[in-house]
Amino acid sequence: IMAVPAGRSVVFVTGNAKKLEEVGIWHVVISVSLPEYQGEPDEISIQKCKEAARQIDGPVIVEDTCLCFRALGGLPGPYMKWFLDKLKPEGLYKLLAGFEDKSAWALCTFAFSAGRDEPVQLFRGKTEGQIVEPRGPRDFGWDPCFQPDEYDKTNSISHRYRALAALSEHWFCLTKGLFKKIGGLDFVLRCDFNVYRLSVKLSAFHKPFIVVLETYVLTQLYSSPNAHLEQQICVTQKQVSVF
Ligand SMILES: O=c1[nH]c(=O)c2ncn([C@@H]3O[C@H](COP(=O)(O)OP(=O)(O)OP(=O)(O)O)[C@@H](O)[C@H]3O)c2[nH]1
Ligand SMILES: [Mg+2]
Repeated sequence: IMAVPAGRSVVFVTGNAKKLEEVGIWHVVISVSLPEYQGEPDEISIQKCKEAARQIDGPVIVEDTCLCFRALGGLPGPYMKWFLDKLKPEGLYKLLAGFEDKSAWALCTFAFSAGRDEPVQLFRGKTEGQIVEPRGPRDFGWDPCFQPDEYDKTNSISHRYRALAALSEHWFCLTKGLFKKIGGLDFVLRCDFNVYRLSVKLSAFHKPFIVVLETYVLTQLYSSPNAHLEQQICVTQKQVSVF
């Protein structure tokens, strides 16, 4: 069981706004530029998480995403960011021109650490698919050239969704729908989530959401699943800022 020191919030550390949008962990983000490490995906996630915990000096979650081409033995994998930057989705597609096997898998790894020098726990999600000629919207990385083998409009097949599902067995995360409902990324970035110190005037619609969210997240995040409800409410009544 992952333990978080009482009164500390877990920070999702990423420099990627699209990830945040998809994840919808709302008590979030510090946009820190984390190093792009080398090695196997697990090693990279562990190093990244340790560095984030060192910088934040507290509990953190990071995420690292790989897109792995089977014909290339799993490359570009964790180095996809640079390949994408230089080749764009068109170039990624052409990379496989000499190979019959166009299959690929997206691998998403969330890594959690309770703080500096604490162990790192990994949660993985994988989606199999094919590298295809780029199509569709261009707003998120390599999506235009990756076609998942399964189709499901609820997005439950996504590598990130699956990794989050693994994470959610231990932690509560806001669903994407609810995240959008409270105003999405734009809203999150303007709030410090202590409802009494919000920098924006909350509408009657938002206010109960924030209070509920505060209760909900704190109860789920700061206690083990078996913990007593009274304990959980106690955390909420202290109105710990979740940022
Ligand atoms: O089409 C996409 N659908 C996705 O679901 C997805 N997830 C990540 N990416 C891209 O793949 C590279 C991963 O690198 P990455 O994990 O190091 O991320 P990052 O450096 O952008 O952020 P972070 O490391 O600060 O969290 C980066 O180029 C991301 O933009 C995706 N592209
Ligand atoms: Mg990165």
